[in-house]
Amino acid sequence: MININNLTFGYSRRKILYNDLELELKEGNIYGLLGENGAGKSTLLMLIAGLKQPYSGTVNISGHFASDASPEFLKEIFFIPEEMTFPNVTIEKYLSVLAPFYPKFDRTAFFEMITEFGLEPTMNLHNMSYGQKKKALISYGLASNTKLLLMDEPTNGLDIPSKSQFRKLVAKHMSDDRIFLISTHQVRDLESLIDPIVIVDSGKVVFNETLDYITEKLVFTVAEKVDQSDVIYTERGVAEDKVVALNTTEDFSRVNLELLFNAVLTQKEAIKSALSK
Ligand SMILES: Nc1ncnc2c1ncn2[C@@H]1O[C@H](COP(=O)(O)OP(=O)(O)OP(=O)(O)O)[C@@H](O)[C@H]1O
Repeated sequence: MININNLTFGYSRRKILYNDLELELKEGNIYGLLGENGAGKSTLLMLIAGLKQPYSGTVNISGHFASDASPEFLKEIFFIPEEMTFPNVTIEKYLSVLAPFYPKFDRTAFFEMITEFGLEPTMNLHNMSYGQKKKALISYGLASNTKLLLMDEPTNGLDIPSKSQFRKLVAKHMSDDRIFLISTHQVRDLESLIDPIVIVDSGKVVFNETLDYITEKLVFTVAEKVDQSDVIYTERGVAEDKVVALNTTEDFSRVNLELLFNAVLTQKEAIKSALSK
């Protein structure tokens, strides 16, 4: 379990980004972290990784605090940032430096992933393309077997086939004792992978729900299929209007993440009320 309690942080004291943020992340889940540009997704990942110090509050992974940066904390966390810098070394050399920090590092799985991504252990990280570097870093992260894996926009820079390889590898390396937290704007890249969905807005976690719970309470459909009094959010389309409405049936629809995101940001109270019914 990861507990974030009363976290307050800003890049300047006059402009607080997070005020008393509370978030609980449970093992066995691939959390999708969504938010508008500048909402604070990258900052939250850095705070969780202990790369930024909050003004107050704590990030606690199984009893170890981010602020202590103890070996017990650091060996359980791997962060895949959006911007990567690598030394002028080969993939295998970097592995020999990195793996000792992660006691559960799985070298066999790492080499399998590298091969699947079309990389060679002898390739120099420094000279690789952005997408290739991303693939190498994703492989290091997944193979590290840390309790927490943080990924900031991991599919940025990946070509179309690599995005589906990414989804496959993430699903394969998730386990009951790991927690993945993935920040993204590319919700379509991660559909059918991320669950629960966490949304940050105006310095708060405004949404943190599982897909099962969402579909029990809400329906994602077209306007003519629901009673207009149940509609919470409408998105005008050329052929038809898409809606998020109260689910008054026992049926489950497929969650449209883009629609959900827009509905949560524009109809916060109505969504909150629908979920609490
Ligand atoms: N180093 C910094 N110094 C000052 N302000 C910063 C710094 N980094 C980020 N910010 C500000 O903090 C806020 C949150 O930024 P952050 O990068 O965490 O957002 P984000 O949700 O990841 O955005 P995006 O979706 O555009 O990547 C923004 O208003 C941004 O301008």
